[in-house]
Amino acid sequence: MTGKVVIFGVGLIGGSFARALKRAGAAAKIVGVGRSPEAMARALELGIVDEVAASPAEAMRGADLVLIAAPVAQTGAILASILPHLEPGTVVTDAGSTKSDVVQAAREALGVRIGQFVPGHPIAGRETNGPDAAIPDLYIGKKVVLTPLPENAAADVERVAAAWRACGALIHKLSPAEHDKVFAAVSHLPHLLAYALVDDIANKPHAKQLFQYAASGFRDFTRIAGSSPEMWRDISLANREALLGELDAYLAQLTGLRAMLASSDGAALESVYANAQHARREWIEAIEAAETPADHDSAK
Ligand SMILES: NC(=O)c1ccc[n+]([C@@H]2O[C@H](COP(=O)([O-])OP(=O)(O)OC[C@H]3O[C@@H](n4cnc5c(N)ncnc54)[C@H](O)[C@@H]3O)[C@@H](O)[C@H]2O)c1
Ligand SMILES: O=C(O)C(=O)C[C@]1(C(=O)O)C=C[C@@H](O)C=C1
Repeated sequence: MTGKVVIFGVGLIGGSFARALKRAGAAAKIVGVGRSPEAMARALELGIVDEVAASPAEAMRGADLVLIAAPVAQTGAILASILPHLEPGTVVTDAGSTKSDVVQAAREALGVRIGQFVPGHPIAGRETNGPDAAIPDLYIGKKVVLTPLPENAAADVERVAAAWRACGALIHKLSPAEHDKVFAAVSHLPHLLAYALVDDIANKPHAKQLFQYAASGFRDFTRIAGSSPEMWRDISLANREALLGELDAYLAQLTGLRAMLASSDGAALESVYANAQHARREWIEAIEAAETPADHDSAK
């Protein structure tokens, strides 16, 4: 049970954290801080937060746990606004999709108080945004990757892990660099590709006709292109180097496929498709087994 929880950015991720903690009875009070007064009024109206703070000073008074759940480029400014009001017993964490940039921004903003910041990232989400998208079940059976810093006290890391466990999540740990390399491949690249495909089709002269006949295959491939452009701009730029590496590898794969197609090499095409089908089936089985609620917290 945590006392006062403060959430900077009460959208899909921060709002779902609040809803999950409330449902578990794991927070005495949840206070929201936001950039958009309309979104904060809506978060209050929906009962996601108990109060909306008028300032970081008001929010941080007596805070036990703080979650930053705003687009990653906002992290430095939010932490700088927190620092003058950061009490010794408060632990601050975040939900950002990238970690090396967040850690760097946190070091710059917090200086010698960096030990109070425990970086994190819930591996769960949707393409919808804002407080109306927040649901209490979002994190059930899903991973939360913590990338603890050498300066973090074990008890502070545990306070963050316990809050996520109360939301139903499973705790994993990686270094920030490992984290960013992994998610460049399996999250950031797929988003870039989905945006690219939809943009490409939308810009064609016969886009209307194409969209008229696009069906479930197109819907599945492009669902994530419905996500927030601001959020994905920030993620793409924050993890630019790793994303460029994955993009180059993917372009090489496309070049290979193009050559197979140009030379009508059906066997080679089928071999790539079969390898992908096999890998995807194995992944689906593994992920379904891993997300079955059970006590299998990999980082206990
Ligand atoms: N959407 C996903 O699938 C997903 C999954 C895991 C992690 N994340 C990460 O979680 C964070 C939040 O994403 P989301 O999907 O909840 O977005 P969201 O748009 O639903 O919510 C973000 C909220 O932050 C607010 N905000 C923006 N700047 C702010 C500031 N300076 N101070 C306070 N509030 C501010 C916005 O007004 C908005 O209400 C991002 O860092 C994102 O990378 C997203
Ligand atoms: O399901 C989605 O819509 C998501 O994009 C979720 C998703 C992802 O799997 O790539 C997106 C960003 C995150 O940081 C974590 C999860």
